[in-house]
Amino acid sequence: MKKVSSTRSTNMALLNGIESTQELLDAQAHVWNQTFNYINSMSLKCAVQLGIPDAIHRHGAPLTLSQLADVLSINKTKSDGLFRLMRILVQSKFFDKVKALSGEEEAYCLTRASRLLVRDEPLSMETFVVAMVDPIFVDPFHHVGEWFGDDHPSPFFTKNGRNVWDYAGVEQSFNQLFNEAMATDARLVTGILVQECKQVFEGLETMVDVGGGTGIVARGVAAAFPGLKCVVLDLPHVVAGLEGSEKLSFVGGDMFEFIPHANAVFLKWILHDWSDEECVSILKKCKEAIAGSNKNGKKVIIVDMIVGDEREEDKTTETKLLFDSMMMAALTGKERSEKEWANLFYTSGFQNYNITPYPLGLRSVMEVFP
Ligand SMILES: C[S@@+](CC[C@H](N)C(=O)[O-])C[C@H]1O[C@@H](n2cnc3c(N)ncnc32)[C@H](O)[C@@H]1O
Ligand SMILES: O=c1cc(-c2ccc(O)cc2)oc2c(O)c(O)ccc12
Repeated sequence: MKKVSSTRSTNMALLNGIESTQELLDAQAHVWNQTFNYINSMSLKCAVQLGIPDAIHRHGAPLTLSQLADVLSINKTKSDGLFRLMRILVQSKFFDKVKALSGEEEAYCLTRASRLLVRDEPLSMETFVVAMVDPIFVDPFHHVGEWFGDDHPSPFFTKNGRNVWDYAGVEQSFNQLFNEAMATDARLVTGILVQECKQVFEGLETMVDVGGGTGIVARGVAAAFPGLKCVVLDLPHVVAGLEGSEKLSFVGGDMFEFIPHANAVFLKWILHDWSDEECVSILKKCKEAIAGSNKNGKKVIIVDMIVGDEREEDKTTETKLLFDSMMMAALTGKERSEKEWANLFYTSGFQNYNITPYPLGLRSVMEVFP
């Protein structure tokens, strides 16, 4: 940023703790940046709504602004708006600007991030973005301040009068958006999990994926390990109508009540949804579920984030803290440090654990043994 010429101003009334005009203006710019950060999310929403990643992908080569306006059927009077939308999305690294194949004109191409937003790609995150920027998901964040003064368990509850899972049970559109969003992550992660974490599943004959949603991970793991059969336990409204197979079955139920018996229990993106007390209840039920197993594999497998690694990059820490704030706004959960995870395991009666750090980007795989 261009610096003002004088670094110290003696006759201007500056704020307490702000020593120079430069510091004052930097602070103002920081407030602007953070206040308007939601415009990045909304610009991304707009790009997905307009189908910009699909249009560039279908074209098979960089698209100039006028080509893009044509294929999107943009109102001709809005082409300057399209230029400005693309400019901010280039800045946030969703598109790159290159020379068009046909000549000197500049054209837009996909980046790695926007390749993940092409609708029909097998690992597309398009439905995740569509769900997470929908007002139904965003609204609870407008109620965080109010929640600090009330006695509801979460801002989501303050806004909707129910928790996420009860709300999903009565609002079919929310249930569908949520499950589809989770399925995009399950699709992306399953291949990596079975390739990079083979040792975690090898030797298991039965595994129950607790809160396993629509069964994408369990189906993939069962397919990758021939001797393994999987059960998905999830709430009745999630598994209603889902078809199992010889290697995969669905059970509608409540993990706080009963978890089917198996060699191992798998919990992906479950425990971070819940408070420490709730996690201990779930883990005790997991321990009962594996108690009868005589196999070596007798364990609970957890896929979740671990916070507090001081060596990680700022952006990684920031993303983990965004998830932590999301868990606070939406549910009763949190993202935990290794010490907090270990406390949960020992309090629930487990003896030891093993962590495979970061095989899944920001998430680790933890194996917990009775
Ligand atoms: C954040 S999603 C994770 C889904 C899946 N494990 C994944 O990572 O893609 C949490 C899941 O827990 C399920 N769930 C919530 N409460 C539950 C309960 N009491 N018993 C069983 N499943 C529950 C939800 O329906 C949802 O599918
Ligand atoms: O990616 C998510 C998003 C949510 C979420 C966000 C906003 C709401 O109003 C409700 C839910 O919840 C998640 C979740 O529970 C989880 O375990 C993983 C990811 C997400």
